[in-house]
Parts: sequence; C-alpha cells; structure tokens
Amino acid sequence: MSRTRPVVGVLALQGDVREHAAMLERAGARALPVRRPRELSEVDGIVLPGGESTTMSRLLDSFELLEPLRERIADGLPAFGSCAGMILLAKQALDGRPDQHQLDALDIVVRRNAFGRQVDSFEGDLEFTGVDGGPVHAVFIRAPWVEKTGDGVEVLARIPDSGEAGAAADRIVAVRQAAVLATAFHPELTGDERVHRMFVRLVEDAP
Ligand SMILES: NC(=O)CC[C@H](N)C(=O)O
Repeated sequence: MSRTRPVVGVLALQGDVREHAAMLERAGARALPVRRPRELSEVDGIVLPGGESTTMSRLLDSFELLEPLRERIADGLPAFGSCAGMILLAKQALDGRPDQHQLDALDIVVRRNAFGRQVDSFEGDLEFTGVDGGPVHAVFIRAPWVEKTGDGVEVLARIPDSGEAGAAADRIVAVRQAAVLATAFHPELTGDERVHRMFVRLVEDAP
C-alpha cells in the first residue's frame, strides 16, 4: 500500500517528545510515539529527542529497546537525534557515564556538556548545509559538540568563529552519515521546521 505521509517514530521514554512530534507533523510526516519494540516495526524513521542521555540510555535498557533500535538503525532505518539524541547515536561519548549505552549509528566522538557550565544554554544563528532559506536559529541546552568524525560523516554546521566563541569556535554541531542525522542543538524548539523537513526527505528517500 502506498502511503502519502511517512510514519516517523519519536522515542518516547524521556525528553522533548511532543515538540519533535509537532515539528514532524508540520514537516509532512505522521509522528508515532515509540515505547515498545513492536512499535519500531511500524515506523519509516525514528527521532531520538533531546533530554538526558544517561536517563534515556537506562530506559532503553529497561524497555528492552536498546538492541532492537540498534539493529533497526544498522539495517538502514533513518534516524535523527537532537542533543541527548546525538549523544546516543554516537559511537563514543566523552564525559559520559561508564554504563551509558551508545547506539553506534554515527562514526563520531561527542563530548557531553561540552560548552561548559558558564554557558549552560545559549542561542545563535548557524549556516546549515542542505537547509535553504538562510541560517538556522539554534538553541543549545547543556549541549554536546562533536570532537571527531570518521570517514563518511558529513559536517552540516559549525559554531561560527565570531571572536567571542573561544574554545567553541568552529566546533561541529550538526552531522549526517547516510540516513542518520544529528544536531547538538534543538530544532524542535524554535518553530522552524526546515531541519525536520530535511530528515523527512531522508526518510522518503530511504530504500
Ligand atoms: N538538552 C539536552 O538534550 C542535554 C543533553 C544532556 N546534557 C546529556 O548529556 O544527555
């Protein structure tokens, strides 16, 4: 049966699930909260929301979703993670807890809470490769940055080197590897659905 709108799951264990669901609907998808392994088989893509990655990692375990999710993404299920979601998708997280699980879906090393305590949260405009219509306004909340990328990882956005950025200048904050997309910031919070549209296109284009 051909479907007009792709069904995109939002991992609904913790974090800003409703905000992602609303943006996915605006971006032309049907959003479905995912809490159980069988719900994973109903989706054409999955969003891992912002929140707290150690909590989400623990809940993935107790809801028996960790391995099914890892397998589905390894099999090509398109995925998009924001902030805590980026951390979970990464191959490795620095400053994570030793018992924190990684989905190993992106060949990147991230540093949790990388911007430091003094700058817990901040906002700024970023050039975002693949997003037309001007810069993306990015909201960072205890955000990670990407310290290392492997072959096959495309860098989509960096912190501008504005002169005030200090150690954050040029840090990588958005990446894509095949159909896996991740941002260190929260496109679900700004009312601009262009990044979600980009993800919905990846879902539509997936084999
Ligand atoms: N806004 C967020 O998603 C914060 C992420 C959080 N600092 C973590 O390590 O999981």
